Amino acid sequence: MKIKLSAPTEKSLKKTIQITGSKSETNRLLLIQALFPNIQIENPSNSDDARVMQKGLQTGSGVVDIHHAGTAMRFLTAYFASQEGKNVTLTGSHRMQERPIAVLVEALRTLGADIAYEKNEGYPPLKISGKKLIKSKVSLPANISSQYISALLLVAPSLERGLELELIGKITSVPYLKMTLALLNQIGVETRFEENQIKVNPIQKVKETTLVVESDWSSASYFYSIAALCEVGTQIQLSSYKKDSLQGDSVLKEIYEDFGVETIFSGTSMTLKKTKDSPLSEVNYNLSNAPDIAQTLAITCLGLGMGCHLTGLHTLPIKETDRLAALQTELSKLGANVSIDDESLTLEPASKPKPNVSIDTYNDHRMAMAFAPLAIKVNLLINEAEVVSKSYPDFWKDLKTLGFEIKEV
Ligand SMILES: O=C(O)C1=C[C@@H](OP(=O)(O)O)[C@@H](O)[C@H](O)C1
Ligand SMILES: C=C(OP(=O)(O)O)C(=O)O
Repeated sequence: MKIKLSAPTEKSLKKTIQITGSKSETNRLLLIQALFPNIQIENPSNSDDARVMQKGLQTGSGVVDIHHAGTAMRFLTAYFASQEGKNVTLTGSHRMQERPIAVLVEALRTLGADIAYEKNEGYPPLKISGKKLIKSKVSLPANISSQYISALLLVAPSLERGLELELIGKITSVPYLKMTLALLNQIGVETRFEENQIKVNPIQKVKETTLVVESDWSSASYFYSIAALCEVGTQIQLSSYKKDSLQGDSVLKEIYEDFGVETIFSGTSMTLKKTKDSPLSEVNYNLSNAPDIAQTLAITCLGLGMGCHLTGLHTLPIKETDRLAALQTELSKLGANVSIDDESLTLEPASKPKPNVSIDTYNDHRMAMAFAPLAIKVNLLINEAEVVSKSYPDFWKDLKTLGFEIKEV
């Protein structure tokens, strides 16, 4: 589906949007629930990634296809490897078969797992014969993806002796590790994270607990971008959010102050309020703790005519697409001057982007959603707009609520 996007006619928006649960929290809790069934989950994500995770957890044999879902791929690898009697082939989309998984497979093998590569060494699909994992200590690189570590941590309380991890190298996406540990703590699991060591104690029984998933902050990023690109006076109310979030992308509330957007909490909702135009012409952020908002920020800057230097982006080349390359290509089509290296992106300050450009999305939900707010400044087209369902199926419906005009072309 190709769509043409035009700005809301109202330049100063005042609207309310309900966003569903964080996909990161949901996929963790689904795995925890499979191991400890007396856990209830409220406000789960309605994303494709959560759907494939749930379906995967209900399968005991045969082929499990998790499509594009990185967390499902990594978390289910650890889950199936540690479940005696389960025998599956875990696979995913063409792109998933290019996303590396050797770090996790090696760590699980050290713990005693039986995992074989079905096609290419180091990549899905994986043939997994579930076994009782006996060992409890392993070292693994921490600079490629935190998802490998979270996967191990999530199964850790179900192992006989728990788990002790030694993390090698600079730890990336740290808030996601802390989220994993915090959710384990919420069901009574004892954990310790000091420097490069993480320890998780085993637990036999978990008491009946209902866990409420906070709404998704990565999804909220697109509304921050819209607020920043709209006129002073714009107010967008989002729910259900907390001031003290487990999600690293909640750093948005500080970052978007640089673009004149304030975040005001009231109960479980927050209002993004454009209070002033930004006095800045350039911004610098290290996003190694919040890699999923890189695309949003680059496009906000483009729309405001600002420059940016984004660093800590070393994980972007192995996400749904090579996000650094995709950003450079699509921003350039709009007339921007962009340079990239293997961990950063620099955008030169520029005047108004070119109108009526068709943005390619590369099977990456965040390419579609990050570029959409730019319609406030210039009409644009989005190719394969349905990709948003990976994390946010209601995205286009919610943009319509804000008054965006969306036409299938
Ligand atoms: O654990 C998680 O839920 C995630 C961790 C991050 O991945 P990396 O650790 O690979 O950067 C993030 O980009 C991804 O969207 C979700
Ligand atoms: C990187 C992402 O997801 P995953 O790695 O889970 O596919 C994302 O949602 O931006």
